[in-house]
Amino acid sequence: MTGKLILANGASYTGTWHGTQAAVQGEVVFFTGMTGYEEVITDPSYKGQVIVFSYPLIGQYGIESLYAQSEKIQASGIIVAELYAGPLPKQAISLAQFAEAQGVPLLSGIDTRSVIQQVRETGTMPAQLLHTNFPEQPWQMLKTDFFPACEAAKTKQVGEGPLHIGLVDFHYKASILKELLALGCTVSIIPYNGAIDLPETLGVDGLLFSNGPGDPQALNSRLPVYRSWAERYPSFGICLGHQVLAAAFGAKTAKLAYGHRGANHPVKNNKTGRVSMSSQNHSYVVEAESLPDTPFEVLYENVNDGSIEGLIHPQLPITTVQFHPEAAPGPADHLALFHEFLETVNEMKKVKMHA
Ligand SMILES: NC(=O)CC[C@H](N)C(=O)O
Repeated sequence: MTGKLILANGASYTGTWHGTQAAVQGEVVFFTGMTGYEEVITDPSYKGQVIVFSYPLIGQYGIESLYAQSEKIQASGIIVAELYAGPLPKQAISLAQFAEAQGVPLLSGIDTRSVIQQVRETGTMPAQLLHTNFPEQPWQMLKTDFFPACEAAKTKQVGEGPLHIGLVDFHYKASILKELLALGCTVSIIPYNGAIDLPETLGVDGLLFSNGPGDPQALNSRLPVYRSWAERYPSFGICLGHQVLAAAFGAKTAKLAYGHRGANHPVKNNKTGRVSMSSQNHSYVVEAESLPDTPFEVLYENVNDGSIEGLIHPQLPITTVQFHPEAAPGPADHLALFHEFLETVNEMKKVKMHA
């Protein structure tokens, strides 16, 4: 079975179609990590996107559902150069079987280097994936506003530990929750549209603003609430969480031409001068020109393009990162940020108790 990938700039590719016959549209983006495909396709921040894997062979260890970041494949389509067809661990199913079971088209045998060149030249753009039985479709507007459509979880409490963290849910990756639980926290999931006094009602000690899909500006009407939460609780923002916290204090966000998606993006910590590798998956950034309108200082910057990778509030206990300290997939170089956040939460809790 064959199928086509058609980009909005007119480029077209034919490959082998895997899965349900369909015609889907999405925003074409590329991921440059060598591995970690299970985490990537199930990461809720990829909702609505067609992911092109730059590594030439994908699927080498199948899917064992060990690394899933959510309950299902979130991407609209998957594009690979060569799909691995060899033996797999006993418990695993193949990537093609996984995609088929979830009704997500996978196209293999595509010249992914050429597709990525197109995306680098034109920028992220709409794309169609068409099974050979489907004609080209009318182009639809790309969806970037996933709120309130995102099925963010309802309030629930998990884990049991001395520190109680509110995980503000913009559709968080499973690894963020896993990390908080591994560090012995009680975690309450706070819906992104939760009431202003919800952190008090739940009795949390600190807030972690999660990753999430789409344009952070879709959350503009909620910014006063996020600001008020961050002014009252030690806060840590990851990716979309970083963007909305920056915006809540007056920053502007903008869209990069083709985003950062991969497992080896170097970031520099401006305090220590240390450069380390980070896992990334984002299209939007906090605009440096808008930072003087906020109290924030730049904590991390991207070594490749100088974009803002993290912020710190000089007075309040608020730290944010554009990259993914929970990795999944990618280097664990920044896991210490979770420890630092929890230390801050612990300190603030002691201060409150003695006040
Ligand atoms: N991983 C994320 O949280 C992504 C944030 C936002 N949707 C972006 O693309 O920039």
